[in-house]
Amino acid sequence: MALSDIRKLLAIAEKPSRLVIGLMSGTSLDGLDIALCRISGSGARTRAEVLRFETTPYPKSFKEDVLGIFARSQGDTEKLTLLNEVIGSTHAGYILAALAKWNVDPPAVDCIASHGQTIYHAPKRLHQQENYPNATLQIGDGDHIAVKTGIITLCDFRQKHIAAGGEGAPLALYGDKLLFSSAKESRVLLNMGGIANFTFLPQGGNGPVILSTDTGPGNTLIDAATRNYYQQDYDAGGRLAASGKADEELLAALLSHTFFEEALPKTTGPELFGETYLAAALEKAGRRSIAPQDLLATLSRLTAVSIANAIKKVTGPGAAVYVSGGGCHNPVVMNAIKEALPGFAIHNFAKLGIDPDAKEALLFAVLANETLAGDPGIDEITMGKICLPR
Ligand SMILES: Nc1ncnc2c1ncn2[C@@H]1O[C@H](COP(=O)(O)OP(=O)(O)OP(=O)(O)O)[C@@H](O)[C@H]1O
Ligand SMILES: CC(=O)N[C@H]1[C@@H]2OC[C@@H](O2)[C@@H](O)[C@@H]1O[C@H](C)C(=O)O
Repeated sequence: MALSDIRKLLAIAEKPSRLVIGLMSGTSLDGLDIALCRISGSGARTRAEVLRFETTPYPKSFKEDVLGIFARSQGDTEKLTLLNEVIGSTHAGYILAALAKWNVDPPAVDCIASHGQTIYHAPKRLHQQENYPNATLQIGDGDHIAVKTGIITLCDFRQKHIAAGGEGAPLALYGDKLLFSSAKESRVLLNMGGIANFTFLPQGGNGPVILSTDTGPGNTLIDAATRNYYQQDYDAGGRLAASGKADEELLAALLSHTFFEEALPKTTGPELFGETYLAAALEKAGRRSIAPQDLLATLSRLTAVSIANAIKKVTGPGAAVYVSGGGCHNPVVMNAIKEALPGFAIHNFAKLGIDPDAKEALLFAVLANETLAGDPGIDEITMGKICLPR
């Protein structure tokens, strides 16, 4: 790193506030979430605002390309290598287009926080190979983003978490705690993307019980079934599920997977909650065939019930649940969550002043802010690798 780069990083760190682009491309593979954020301070004094947000949808061919190597235990290493570059360059193009649309000059942006695309998530609980540790892989290298946009880019946030003993996820814990802790109420911050996860923030902020965990499927199985039976990307408005009836025996078989019994916190992905898992449950429930709309109704209930069961393990009624992620637009899932959590107040994340679709991208912007300007305490770590534009 040249001395001038070190000076530039220092100057960014010492600013009272920073303009940070947070990027998230999640397990749903619907598109790239781009959040332009103004972040001031750091640590407990962090303040963040989403100034602009958009999801740039992936073209069908791009999505199919990535699906070819996504969440597969065996596959095409050449394609993996090619897509590492392609995803980085594609994301850079989307960022430049968004900035042009928003009339923001790229040099005005202090840094980009890029999650990349998770290709495979392999906590030990999933791979169960004695001599291998927790592992996870996000591709779309940050150097391509930095060079093509001219903006310092932080990427690959999950490796440090694993190096420090974690599973590489959920990282939501850190930003959630800094931005959304409340002295007035206990909060559950639920995100329903492809996979669902939540952070529990007990009233009053810190405490040993604060945790962030995956709960199992969010939209991933619903999306896969909708693609399979209806050739659509997702069950818009939950309309297909609403036309069916949940199958209780299949639901019980789906919920009997040992993942749901394991202690919290834990992480998972579409590697587990995919075709094989569904086929095993259909077999167990004796369903050789099922009407597609009934399958969707059952999978929507599975999402809701598995989320509710996990939330009830950490907190009782009275906690306020704030929901973000694409699943909050599915009324069938949302109503099933309300039904499964009587006594809980369920809100859209917008009630906390943040667009529910922008929340995860904002969280990565906050992680980058901590890495550049934070002051990690003894037990805390900074995450993300710094990629320079030249
Ligand atoms: N109007 C809608 N009706 C029903 N479902 C919707 C709607 N809009 C979005 N979704 C669901 O939300 C999904 C996208 O959610 P999101 O972008 O939060 O996921 P992600 O960030 O890719 O996943 P993860 O958080 O697991 O990484 C879509 O694939 C779809 O299932
Ligand atoms: C390995 C990986 O990409 N995990 C994602 C995924 O999507 C939701 C859930 O599974 C969560 O654990 C995580 O993302 C969020 C942003 C997190 O780390 O908090």
